[in-house]
Amino acid sequence: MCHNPEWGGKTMSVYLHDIPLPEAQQRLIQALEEVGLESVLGVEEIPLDERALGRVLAEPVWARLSSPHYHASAMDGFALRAEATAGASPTRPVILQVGEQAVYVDTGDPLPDWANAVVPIENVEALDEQDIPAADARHPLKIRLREALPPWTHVRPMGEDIVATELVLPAGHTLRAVDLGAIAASGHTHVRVSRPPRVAILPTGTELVPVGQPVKRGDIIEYNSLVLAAQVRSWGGEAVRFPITPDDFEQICQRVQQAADMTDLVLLNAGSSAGSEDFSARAVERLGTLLVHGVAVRPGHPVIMGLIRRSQGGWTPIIGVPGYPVSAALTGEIFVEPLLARWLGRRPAEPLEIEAQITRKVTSPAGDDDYMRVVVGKVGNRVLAAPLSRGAGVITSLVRADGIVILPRGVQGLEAGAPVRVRLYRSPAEVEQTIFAIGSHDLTLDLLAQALSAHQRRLVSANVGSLGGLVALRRGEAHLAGAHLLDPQTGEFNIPYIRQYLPDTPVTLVEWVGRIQGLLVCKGNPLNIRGLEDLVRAGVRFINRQRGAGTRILLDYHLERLGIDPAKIQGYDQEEYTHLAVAAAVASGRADCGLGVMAAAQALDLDFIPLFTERYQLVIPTVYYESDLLAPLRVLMQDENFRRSVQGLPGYTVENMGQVVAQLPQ
Ligand SMILES: Nc1nc2c(c(=O)[nH]1)N[C@H]1C(S)=C(S)[C@@H](COP(=O)(O)OP(=O)(O)OC[C@H]3O[C@@H](n4cnc5c(N)ncnc54)[C@H](O)[C@@H]3O)O[C@H]1N2
Ligand code: MOO
Repeated sequence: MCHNPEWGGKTMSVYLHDIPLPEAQQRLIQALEEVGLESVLGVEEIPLDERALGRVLAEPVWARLSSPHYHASAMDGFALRAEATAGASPTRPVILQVGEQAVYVDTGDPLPDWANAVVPIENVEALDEQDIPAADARHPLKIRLREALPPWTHVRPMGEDIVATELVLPAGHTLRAVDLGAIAASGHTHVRVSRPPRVAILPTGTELVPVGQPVKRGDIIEYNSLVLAAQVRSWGGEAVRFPITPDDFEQICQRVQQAADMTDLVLLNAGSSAGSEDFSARAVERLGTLLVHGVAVRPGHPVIMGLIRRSQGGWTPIIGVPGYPVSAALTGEIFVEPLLARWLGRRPAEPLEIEAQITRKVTSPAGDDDYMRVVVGKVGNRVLAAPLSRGAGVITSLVRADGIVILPRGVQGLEAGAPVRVRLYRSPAEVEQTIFAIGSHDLTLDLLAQALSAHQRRLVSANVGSLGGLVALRRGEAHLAGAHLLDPQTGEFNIPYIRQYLPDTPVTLVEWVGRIQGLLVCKGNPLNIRGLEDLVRAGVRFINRQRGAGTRILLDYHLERLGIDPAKIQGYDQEEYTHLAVAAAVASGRADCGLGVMAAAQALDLDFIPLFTERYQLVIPTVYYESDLLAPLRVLMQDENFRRSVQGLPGYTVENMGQVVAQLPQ
């Protein structure tokens, strides 16, 4: 319980007690109303130049001038009275005297008071004495017309664009480039806009190091302040980034007070939950009033909201932003953006929403609004949303996200195929141009994504393993799947599995890359490991991949061919789930070797002993293989530059890239 006699004498229970999002937002708004901070913070007049872009009009713009503010010629030609051309036709032309009945005008020139139409210069015959063609087409003595003109032909009448006194733009409008033109045309030199809120961003945490400094184990590169500052700027505020404050209660209090005294809003990052060094809520309590600690949203649930008493009098709101990067960025979207919108007098951001189907079963904490990051694509007639990593520390889940699906409180999960609404971060047109690749991920797909972007295609890939990819194709949830499934009976890749999993779907199997698998060993290969035969040597500790992994199947296949008994391999039963985890086990000295791809060896500075080349192929339903959407893929597979760039990645071969291996079922 906290009690602040100076702030309305209210008492509320706030410690890490999740309250619903609308209630949390309401508490903040109500507190802001009580201290007079619920609307536009101030108005300033700025010159009308390109720096006005993105600013929010504090007042409506009324036209001072009409535009055009006189009747203007819309063409280079001759101003005249339309009535003087009455009856003109190809056989009965009309001749007008220049000076009296017609005057040359350029586009934009005012019309003489007596004129009410313009004939373009190319539609007249310019004449001199004896009706011979004039030497100077703009200054003839007479003009001959063979067509009658209705009044106001090729004239931009006064006020065609803007009529003096009319509303050009309403208050609350965010200025775009074209708006600046209209405001200038309507006779203004300055605009009155809302003052941008100043937002202090305070990263805290002893483990944090600034961008650019070397990191050792346990250090975290501080970047939330970068994300929050950029968000603030994109929403129309001014960000003031403070240096990192260590987890020290007194220092945090000092910084918060300093920030509150000089800005309109303080974002205090991290230290929001229940850890031994989580001081944010206590700091708010000491320096002001704690309104909320814990909101029923995930990620972001330990959010703090409060008011800090300024040294000079008055209050500054504070938001305690959770430290996990995804939580921090979403807290920005959920709490900071609407507050800045209110202070700027504009409407809060309204993301475009589309209906989609979720590709797999998901569970969700029952008590919270769950913000799930998804990639979105259209496969056949269905718009699909594939969930990305749920980890609050996985910033790339937001980078890759095409949108957010909110699973509301009370919903404990969704079955695969359930309808959802996606708040889009992208345009629907981009969704239409998306190639959905679900299956085994490979580094080369990142190169493909890069190359496809030059062809107005976006490749979105979700890693669910090779078999998972075939299942996704069976359900009609992907345009293609990368697969490297070795059949131990035949030594053949993928085909037997496609027959089994996709018996009824016409599929084109296309060669993609040859991927070199080998043994990852310590730098310098101290145990002199040369091949699988060495795995049974005394003192060699192996680290394996999990059962079902393509790499594991490959290992077992070759062990059997060589007649090596897995039971004799020390560590055969020790399993890791990724290439990188195997590499980490070797790098840390927990094992002496493991089977994996060369890139994993490189990532952790290990040596690599190449052993086998596995076929990594693309399984593509034939309707998609032949589709316009995938046309750029077909082109790229034959493109020498692209092949060269793939070949440039260590551990790959590309000789047969693009070759159709099989059309199934045969
Ligand atoms: N016992 C409990 N532990 C945690 C709870 C809980 O309720 N009970 N909540 C979890 C949730 S949910 C979240 S979210 C986090 C919130 O953490 P804090 O706000 O206390 O932040 P830290 O623990 O200091 O940091 C979390 C994580 O994020 C990294 N971080 C922090 N600041 C930055 C920055 N500026 N740039 C980049 N990364 C940053 C930090 O190093 C940590 O790895 O608490 C859970 N725990
Ligand atoms: O709610 Mo935490 O904010 O899961 O990430």
